[in-house]
This record gives sequence, C-alpha cells and structure tokens, in this order.
Amino acid sequence: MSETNEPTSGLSRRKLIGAAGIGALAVGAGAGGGYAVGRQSDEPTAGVPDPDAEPIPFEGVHQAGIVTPAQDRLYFVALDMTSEERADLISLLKDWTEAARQMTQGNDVGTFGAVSGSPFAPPEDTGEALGLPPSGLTVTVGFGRSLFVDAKGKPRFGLDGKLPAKLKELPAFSGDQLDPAISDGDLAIQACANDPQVAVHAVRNLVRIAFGRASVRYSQMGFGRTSSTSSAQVTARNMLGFKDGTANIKVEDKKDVQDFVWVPKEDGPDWLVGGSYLVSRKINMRIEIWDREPLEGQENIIGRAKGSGGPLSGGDEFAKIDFKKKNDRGAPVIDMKSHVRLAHPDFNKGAKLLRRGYNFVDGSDGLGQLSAGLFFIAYQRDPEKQFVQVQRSLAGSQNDLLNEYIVHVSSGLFACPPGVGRKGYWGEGLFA
Ligand SMILES: C=CC1=C(C)c2cc3[nH]c(cc4nc(cc5[nH]c(cc1n2)c(C)c5CCC(=O)O)C(CCC(=O)O)=C4C)c(C)c3C=C
Ligand SMILES: [Fe+2]
Repeated sequence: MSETNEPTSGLSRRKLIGAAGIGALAVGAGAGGGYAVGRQSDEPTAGVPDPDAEPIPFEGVHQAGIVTPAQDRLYFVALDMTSEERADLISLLKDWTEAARQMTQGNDVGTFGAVSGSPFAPPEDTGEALGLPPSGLTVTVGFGRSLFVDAKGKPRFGLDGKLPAKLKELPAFSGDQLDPAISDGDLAIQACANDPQVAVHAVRNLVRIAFGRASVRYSQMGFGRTSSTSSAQVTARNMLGFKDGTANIKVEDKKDVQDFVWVPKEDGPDWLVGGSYLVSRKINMRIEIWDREPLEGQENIIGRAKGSGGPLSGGDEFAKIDFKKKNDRGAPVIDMKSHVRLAHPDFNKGAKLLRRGYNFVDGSDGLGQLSAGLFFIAYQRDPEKQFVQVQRSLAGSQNDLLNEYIVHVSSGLFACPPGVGRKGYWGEGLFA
C-alpha cells in the first residue's frame, strides 16, 4: 500500500466510448455486448482548464476525505444493517470499496456502467454523473458502535473482541436536544466533492448497492466547507458570517496530524491503526436572532474579528491569540466565555481536532425561519480526550456564549478504518 497511487482503470464517465459519436445509440444483445454511448470527450474546452479533472487517489495508507483538502460539498449518510449475516457485511464492504474506487476516479460503477450494459437490465450506474469530471470526490466510511454490539451488548456479525475501547457512546452534554432518528447508525459514508451532483451520485449508488443488506437511517447535505484542512486553502465562512477553520489542524502540520488524527499502533485495535474517529454533530442555528446581534457582540461571542478573522487581542487572521491581554477597564479583551477561548487547546489539556464541517440549510421551518446551521464533523485519534474534552468546555448555558444561538440536534461517532491498497476492501482487518 502506498500513500498515493495512480487511478485505477475503469469506464470513464467522460470518455467517448466507441466510434458512434455524440447522440448515437449503439444497440446490441446480451449483457456482455458493450452497448456504448458517450456524451462527452476527454478534450477540455479550449482555453478553459478544468481544476476538477484530476482525481484524488483512492488507495493509500489512510482513507481519503480526512486530511484531503476539504471540498466544497458534502453528502453524509448513516445506514443500519438490515441483514444480520456476517457474509452480507463482508460482501457489502467489498462492493462499496470497488464502487468508490471507480467513482472517485471519475468512472461509472460496474463493468458496463450507466449506458453500456444490456438494454434489458437495469444499468449498473444510475447515470446522473455522466459527463462530469471526478470533481475531487472522496468517499470515507466509518463504523458505529452498533455495528459491533446490539443494544444488550451482544456481539453482531461475529465481531467479538473487535469493538474499539474508544468507540463508546458519546456522553450527554448540557443543552443537547438530540433526535435519535438522525443520530448514530451502524455505518456512515461521508462523500465530499466540488460538485453536489457528484457527491449525491456517489451516495445514491452506494445506497443502491446496499439494498437488501443495509438501509438509510438519515442523511445530510452540506455546502460551503466551514474548515480548511490545508494551508493552501483560504478560510471559508460559516452561516454566522465568520471565518471558520483558521486554527484547524492542516495537512501540512505533520506532527499534529500524527499526534491528533491517526490511530497509532499503541492505541489499537490493530484493524483500526491508520484510521481515525469521526464525530458528527448537526447544530441548528437560531440565525434570525443572531442576525439581530450587534457586530461588537457577535465578535465578542466568537473572540475574533468578523472581517479579518484575526483574534480580538490583535493581529491578522493567523496571529497567536493573547488571552492575557486586558482592555482599559482591566477586563480580558478575549471574553472568558468566548467560543475560541473555551475551545482552545490551552484550556482543554492540549486537545486539538481536525474539523471538516459544512454549512446546511434544510429549507425553512413552519415559523418562516431558516433551518440553517453547521453539520460539524471532526476527526481525531481519541474521542474522549479530544471532542468530548472540548465539548464539555463549550456546552451549557454557563459556558460558550454561542450556546444562546445554537442547539445540537444530532450526534454520531464512527471508527473509520485505514485506507486500502489495490486489492483490499474497507474494514478487511475486522474479519482477519
Ligand atoms: C467540540 C468542538 C466544537 C464545536 C461543537 C464547535 C461548534 C461551532 N464552532 C463555530 C464557529 C467557530 N469555531 C471556531 C474555532 C474553534 N471551534 C472549535 C471546536 C468546536 N466548535 C475549535 C477547537 C476551534 C479552534 C479554537 C482555537 O484553537 O483557537 C471559530 C474561529 C475560527 C477558527 O479557528 O476556526 C469559529 C468562527 C460554530 C458556528 C459552531 C456551531 C454551530
Ligand atoms: Fe467552533
């Protein structure tokens, strides 16, 4: 297994297949006939470079979609197994791995894809990504605690002894209003891309492949990444209008990535080494109330300037925060209950997270208010020492000033296995 590998071969969505040409339909008989129709060629439009044409490598030591520079769109889905058969779980993980391998490289799912198979059988690929480039698609999977043990603690799928000690249920936090229907799950898929159609196509096909073995529990679409995971990216803004992700772990911070993101051998279990834990929290915002808060108040709540993103203690966006600085009345310039102070490693036993969240707007509620917020995602090596530590500091009406404007409504914790090589499949080590 290497960190990066060349794309695998497959049926390119963008290649003109056969000599029939645009719009022509080749008709034949039998599943192996190769009925090909292509709608686009690989030729770029003259003078317009396509930044999304180059796929992100699927194979590697770690799964893509964690330290990979955060794309602009998310489609997150949690599923529950509908079969209790170990063989079904294994075959599902194998089928998902192969499909993700193909889709992330800009190829159709299957041997004949969307339009090259038998006209008498449903296509292997649903087709809505035909003609679209890879668009930076990454597909990342995770396993929930309920995949390993049922509600009574009885092992499922013969996975006795495989449950990671750190894959505990997250504790209840003050102020949580969690809806079980949109929380947890046996399996999670995080599909990220720069084109929402490509992310949706990926999830739709994986859900379709799962039919008879697993079904959707809940899903969430996200737009506008709220974190940068590379210092080459500009910091994007969240729905509160603030730059979000300034102090995030970036892929270039090699030591932080090593210390805070990947599960090392000494932590175990063996099958998870090189993987990571994903925490998801859907956080609704009382956005209309926030919008009535004066600028000074908004900045005091976050602890940073809304325009530049710099700390209120002074300096540009990436200046070190001076929590000791006082104003002329002798009060701390950075409020003791500001979000950045309570979330900062200095006040959380050194804990850091790799945040990878997205904005969402799920239409409007019955009161004419936007159902908007942040679908928070964070990766870490140890959920208790990292997410739980920080969220305990933030939660509750006596803590983070931001809590007046937000409410956590969904929660998930998933163990994401390491990456795969040319032949492996996700979670293979679980069945060794
Ligand atoms: C438990 C972890 C965190 C939750 C939940 C969370 C929710 C949340 N955050 C914002 C907006 C911002 N967060 C910022 C910084 C920041 N947030 C967390 C953790 C959680 N946030 C951390 C660890 C940090 C970095 C702290 C530091 O080291 O300085 C910022 C500032 C810019 C930045 O550094 O990213 C903003 C803005 C919202 C709106 C929100 C819930 C809806
Ligand atoms: Fe935050």
